[in-house]
Amino acid sequence: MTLGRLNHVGVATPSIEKSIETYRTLLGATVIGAPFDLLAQGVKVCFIDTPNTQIELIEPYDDSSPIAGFLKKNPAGGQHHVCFEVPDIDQAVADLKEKGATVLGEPRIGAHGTPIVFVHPKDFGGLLVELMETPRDSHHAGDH
Ligand SMILES: CC[C@@H](C(=O)O)C(=O)SCCNC(=O)CCNC(=O)[C@H](O)C(C)(C)COP(=O)(O)OP(=O)(O)OC[C@H]1O[C@@H](n2cnc3c(N)ncnc32)[C@H](O)[C@@H]1OP(=O)(O)O
Ligand SMILES: [Co+2]
Repeated sequence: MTLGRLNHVGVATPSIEKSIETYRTLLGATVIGAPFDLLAQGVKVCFIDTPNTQIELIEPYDDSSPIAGFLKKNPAGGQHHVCFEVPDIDQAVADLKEKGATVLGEPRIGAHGTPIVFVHPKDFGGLLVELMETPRDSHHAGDH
């Protein structure tokens, strides 16, 4: 397992549009593009930019969304997951399973177009961890 950069912090919200307005008004934040549906993950999604990472706003697409239960427990929304990049998702999954972690399902394509997978919060003291394979054309501030 090679742990990469923090790609994003996932924030569940009952309304992406209202959350965007809040980030714009209170923080002067830059919103990347427009919200879009990601049916494979059961969410609507939109990214807020920051110099060193992104905030991923996620709203349930419908009642079968994996975040529907979280929003029932937290109706105003809240921090939902953190996402770290890894160079090879299959290798990361194999490594985690060997170490006894509970990997949730198989890798699927995420919002950045590369495979993602989740590790159960019970393995990280109550924090839901997402791993995403680093995009091949990825360039970041500080890269050389
Ligand atoms: C935008 C696309 C993509 C990307 O490219 O970045 C995404 O990020 S999609 C994000 C949404 N998708 C997912 O979260 C998929 C993985 N999640 C799951 O499989 C489930 O949400 C879950 C983590 C297994 C929880 O299932 P759920 O049915 O909602 O809840 P339970 O009642 O079974 O919860 C068990 C236990 O876990 C606690 N919990 C639930 N969600 C979280 C969370 N986000 N962070 C921390 N803890 C969480 C829940 O409170 C229960 O705790 P106990 O009551 O103590 O058992
Ligand atoms: Co995410």
